[in-house]
Amino acid sequence: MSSLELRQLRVRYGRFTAVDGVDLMVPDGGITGLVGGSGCGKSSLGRATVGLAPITGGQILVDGTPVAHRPRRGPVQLVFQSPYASLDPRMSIGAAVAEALPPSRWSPRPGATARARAAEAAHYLELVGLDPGRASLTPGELSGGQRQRVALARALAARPGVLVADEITSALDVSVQGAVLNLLRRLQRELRFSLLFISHDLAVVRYLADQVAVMDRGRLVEHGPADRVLHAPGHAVTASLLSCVPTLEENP
Ligand SMILES: Nc1ncnc2c1ncn2[C@@H]1O[C@H](COP(=O)(O)OP(=O)(O)OP(=O)(O)O)[C@@H](O)[C@H]1O
Repeated sequence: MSSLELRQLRVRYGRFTAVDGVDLMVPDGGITGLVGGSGCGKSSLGRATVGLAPITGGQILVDGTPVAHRPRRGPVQLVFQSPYASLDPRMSIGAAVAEALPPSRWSPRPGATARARAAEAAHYLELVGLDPGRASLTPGELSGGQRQRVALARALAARPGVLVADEITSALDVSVQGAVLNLLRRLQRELRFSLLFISHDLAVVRYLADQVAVMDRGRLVEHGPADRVLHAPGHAVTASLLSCVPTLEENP
C-alpha cells in the first residue's frame, strides 16, 4: 500500500490543456473517487499516472518519491473502461496475468520458473473469482464482466501500491456492475492497495470512496471526505452532478 500524490499535474494535447495544474493526494490505503462531467479530464489524469497521457508539467509521487513517467510494472497500475484496451486478444488469460507478475528469481530446475509463474497466475485468477482451470481461454471467450476480472487480476499481479480504476464498470451490464464493484472493494480491503476510482456515477463513488475529488474543465474544484462532499457540496459543479443522481436522495 502506498500514497499517490499529484502536484500541479498538467496534461496537454497539442495546444489543448486537459489537466490544468491538479494537486491531489490519495492517502495510503484510502479510496478516492474522482468525478466530473464528460470531457473534464478524468481519464487524462488517470492515464497520466501510468505515463499514458502527455504530462507537460508537475509531478507524480508515490510514497513521496517521484515516479518515472513510463514505468513498466510500476507502483501504479491502471484498469481501463474497456478490458480490450489492456488484454491481448490472442493471449490466453493465464499468460496475460503471468506476464504481469514481477520477474521471478533464478531457479536451477528447468521449467520450474514457468510452472511457479503459472501457479501464481492461477492464484490471481482465483482471487478475482475466475476458475484457474480456464486459464487457457482467450479474452474473446469470456463475458464482459469476466474480461474485466482478468484485467483486474493482471493489474494486481504487478503488486501495485496504487490502483487507478477508470470507469471500470461503465461498459458492463448493470447486472454484473455490482459484482465487479463488490469484488474491487473486497480486494482493496484484503490487499490494502490505495485506489483512485474514476467514475461519472456518483452513486457508485459514494458506495466505494472515503474521499471525493471533483473535476471541471481540467481543474480540481472540490476535494474532501465523501460524506461531506456528497451531502453538502461546496461547489456548484458538485451540486449540479448530484442533481443528476436522484437515487442519492435518501428521503425523496
Ligand atoms: N488523445 C487525445 N488527443 C486530443 N485530445 C484528447 C485526447 N484525449 C482526450 N482528449 C480531450 O481532452 C479532454 C478531456 O478528456 P478525458 O477523456 O480526459 O475526459 P473525461 O473526463 O475522462 O471524459 P469522459 O468521462 O467523457 O471519458 C476532452 O476534451 C478530450 O476530447
